[in-house]
Amino acid sequence: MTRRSGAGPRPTQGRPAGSTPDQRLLDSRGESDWVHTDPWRVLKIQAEFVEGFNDLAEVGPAIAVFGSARTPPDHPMYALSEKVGSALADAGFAVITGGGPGAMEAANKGARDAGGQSIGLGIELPFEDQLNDYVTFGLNFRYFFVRKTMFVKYSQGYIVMPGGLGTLDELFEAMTLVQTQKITQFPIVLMGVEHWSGLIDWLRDSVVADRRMGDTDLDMLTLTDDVEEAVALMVKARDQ
Ligand SMILES: C/C(=C\CNc1ncnc2c1ncn2[C@@H]1O[C@H](COP(=O)(O)O)[C@@H](O)[C@H]1O)CO
Repeated sequence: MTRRSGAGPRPTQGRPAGSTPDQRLLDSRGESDWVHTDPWRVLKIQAEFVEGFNDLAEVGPAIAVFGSARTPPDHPMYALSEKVGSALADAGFAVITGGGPGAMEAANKGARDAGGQSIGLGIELPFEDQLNDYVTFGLNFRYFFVRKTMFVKYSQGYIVMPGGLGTLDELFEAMTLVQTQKITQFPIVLMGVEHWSGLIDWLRDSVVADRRMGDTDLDMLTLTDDVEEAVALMVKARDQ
């Protein structure tokens, strides 16, 4: 795992081009060399947990903001995400994102420009290496599952901007953890009514209707376009 305070590229030396440790760990078709080193990888994974816990332990109340890496800076959702980051900082929260471009960058920008803590938990990807320029404290993880633990452990709630697979993964993981009571008092806000309505309708009309989810499971979600409402919910949960 690499760490940085302030902006700039993260080092990429010492790893084969076009692959990451996470990818090699999970790819059972890899060369046998990698298979034989799996037990040793456990130590690297352990180190990543230890470093993450150590570096994030002192972070105060924080909210994670997720959203598409592909939201361009001139998109209304970029502006909304920036507003979310700014309002969270004004309310005294640190903002944690995936440290990437798009909606993550916007939330980091909003938080940093408002004088708040702007944290990026990046992931080493074969095609993307850099934390965005608005991260004031950043960690870069090798392993997705270690990084996901950090989001859950060090944030008090999630605000989810429109996104794709990565965002949906983060959203559904949190929903599963709330449903199974692994995390409690954990507000989840979906920003962007137009983007999320279709998914909510399908969950209610198919998944809940077919009894594959509980009647009240969707109550854990708040759907809104209103930044103040989203942040007020986070403040209420913090004050409780
Ligand atoms: C695809 C591109 C860049 C990818 N870079 C990322 N950096 C950091 N975190 C990322 C990145 N891509 C996905 N994530 C995580 O998933 C969520 C966004 O995924 P989506 O599929 O775009 O919705 C995000 O919250 C991150 O945690 C191109 O530049």
